[in-house]
Amino acid sequence: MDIPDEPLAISVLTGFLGSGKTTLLKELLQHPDMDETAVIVNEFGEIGLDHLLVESSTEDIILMNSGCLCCTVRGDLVETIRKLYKQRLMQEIPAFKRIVIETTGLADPAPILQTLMADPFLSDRFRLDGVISTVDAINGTETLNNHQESIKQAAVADRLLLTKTDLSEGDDFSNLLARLKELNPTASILKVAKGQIGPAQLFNAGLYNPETKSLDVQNWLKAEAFEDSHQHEHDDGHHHHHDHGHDHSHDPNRHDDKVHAFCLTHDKPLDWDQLNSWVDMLITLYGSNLLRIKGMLNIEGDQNPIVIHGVQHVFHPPVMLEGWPDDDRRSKIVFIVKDLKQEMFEDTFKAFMEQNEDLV
Ligand SMILES: Nc1nc2c(ncn2[C@@H]2O[C@H](COP(=O)(O)OP(=O)(O)OP(=O)(O)O)[C@@H](O)[C@H]2O)c(=O)[nH]1
Repeated sequence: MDIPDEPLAISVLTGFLGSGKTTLLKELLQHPDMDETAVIVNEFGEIGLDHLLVESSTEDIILMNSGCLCCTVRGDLVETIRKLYKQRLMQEIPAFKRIVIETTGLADPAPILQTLMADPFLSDRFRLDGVISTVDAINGTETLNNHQESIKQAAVADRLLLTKTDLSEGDDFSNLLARLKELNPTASILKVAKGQIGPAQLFNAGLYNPETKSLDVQNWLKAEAFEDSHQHEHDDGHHHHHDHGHDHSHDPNRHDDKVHAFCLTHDKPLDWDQLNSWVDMLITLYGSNLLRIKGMLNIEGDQNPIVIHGVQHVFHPPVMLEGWPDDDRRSKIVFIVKDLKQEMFEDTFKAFMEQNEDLV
């Protein structure tokens, strides 16, 4: 048996219909660094990978010329991953180190992420490395205007790939970029033409990467993306009240007016139980509107930071890093939410954290 000595990475590749997922995957699979990857393609995908096929296929698993495995989900995604894991264990298939799941263009990625994080078998053996979303540089704006799913796909991403940049230029493009940055300030935005991008730029988005330790968490959290507005609120004297409802939108039909990203920071170490009660309350009352939560926390009594990570109702088991990535010891929690106001988070956070102070 070949038992992996560390959790295997899972990356989710999402993006609206025709936004270039298959093109990207086809190019990626030519890359030698993809040889330890298993790709799972959603059953509704019209991916034609046959021409990449070299070796024989056993049942629905195909070994491709890059050395990468590919299979199609016929039933349950979790079952498919378990099966791949067991076959890897029994050395029936190559010892892959990463799984890439390509979702259908119409999929809401949140339930997929939830499923991956909630399943005890998977959460012990795999780590969710990151979500890669493709956004079409030409049709992106229209898609975001008309399809709520595409907003979610962009909002939960760790890497946003602006595809078809060979066909698009000028204003449309910069407006789309600005919109994506607003929707999801923590994601890296990468421009791609015809699927040309190296695996190194896409993977190890880092919920927790054992190889590079905490460095990736810093990138992943990117609290500094919010720092400007945060400083602004407190430093400009007259402390004007921000309307987090994005008053600069002009089109009343914009779905992304409902989606907001913000970062809460806290200077003092947090009480773990109080924090948990707060998060439990948020999940119970607002679970389905919590598109994504990522945090690096300074917990009372712990020297090292604790990383938390959630999608809607489900939280990944907290992970303790081996050290702080820099001198900043503040707790930071990034929220990407739908139809919820930042004030509610600030107010309830304060209320929960102050809960027991009277008793001391
Ligand atoms: N010029 C150009 N065309 C692209 C690029 N990326 C994708 N395309 C084309 O756009 C069309 C859709 O691309 P796909 O890769 O099939 O998109 P997809 O996201 O897999 O689509 P679904 O499977 O329907 O969700 C195809 O005709 C591609 O050739 C690009 O960067 N430049």
